[in-house]
Amino acid sequence: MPPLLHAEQLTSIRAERCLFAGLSFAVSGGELLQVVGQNGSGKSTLLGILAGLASPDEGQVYYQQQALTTHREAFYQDLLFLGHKAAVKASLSALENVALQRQLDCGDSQPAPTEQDWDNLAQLDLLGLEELPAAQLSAGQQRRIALCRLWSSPAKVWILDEPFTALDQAGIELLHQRIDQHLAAGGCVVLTSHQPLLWQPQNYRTLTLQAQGVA
Ligand SMILES: Nc1ncnc2c1ncn2[C@@H]1O[C@H](COP(=O)(O)OP(=O)(O)OP(=O)(O)O)[C@@H](O)[C@H]1O
Repeated sequence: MPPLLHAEQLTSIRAERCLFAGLSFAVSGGELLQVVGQNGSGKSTLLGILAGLASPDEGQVYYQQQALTTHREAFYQDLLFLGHKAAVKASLSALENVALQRQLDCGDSQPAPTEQDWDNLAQLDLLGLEELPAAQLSAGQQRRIALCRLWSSPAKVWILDEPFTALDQAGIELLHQRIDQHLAAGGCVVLTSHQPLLWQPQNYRTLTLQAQGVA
């Protein structure tokens, strides 16, 4: 089966330091790739490039065999990118945030909360907190709001930067289960995590970034 996402000969240079060079890999449906490496090794930079948010100095990323540079729109339809900070609007309530995420991710024009939004809040154990502004919630609760996207988005490709940050054990378990479901449904996941994964997805690989030195 052809990969969903693949990278060819990626090079990234930041502040005259080569983070990675000639990096090639592929991720197929059903696969999870964990990018590992020391602080500053370039994991977030790589995820940003894979998500089309930044350009590599050399090389190219392909989605379903098509270069992102020419097929960005099709890719964005199928991409869910979660950055390392919980992307929630501080002034909106948990419920409003989840409704907004649904509109953005699903192209859904219904601004009022739906049954699905309530279900997602329930999945993430946020019921009872739905009316509070996100700014008044803890880091882990805000992360749970951001993660609600994984329960509503139809995206095939998930790119997740440190998704386990701030989660308690129960939150980590929930995320494991949701990732397993996504992989079983033929989606793929690229994530970073400083900790080894505490479960073994069926098709799981790691990619280690190592310091390359001055460019
Ligand atoms: N916009 C930028 N301009 C210049 N240098 C940058 C920029 N973004 C990142 N860097 C540098 O690139 C290097 C890699 O950063 P990156 O955030 O990708 O690392 P990381 O592996 O994700 O680190 P961590 O494990 O700490 O999250 C760092 O040395 C950082 O200072």
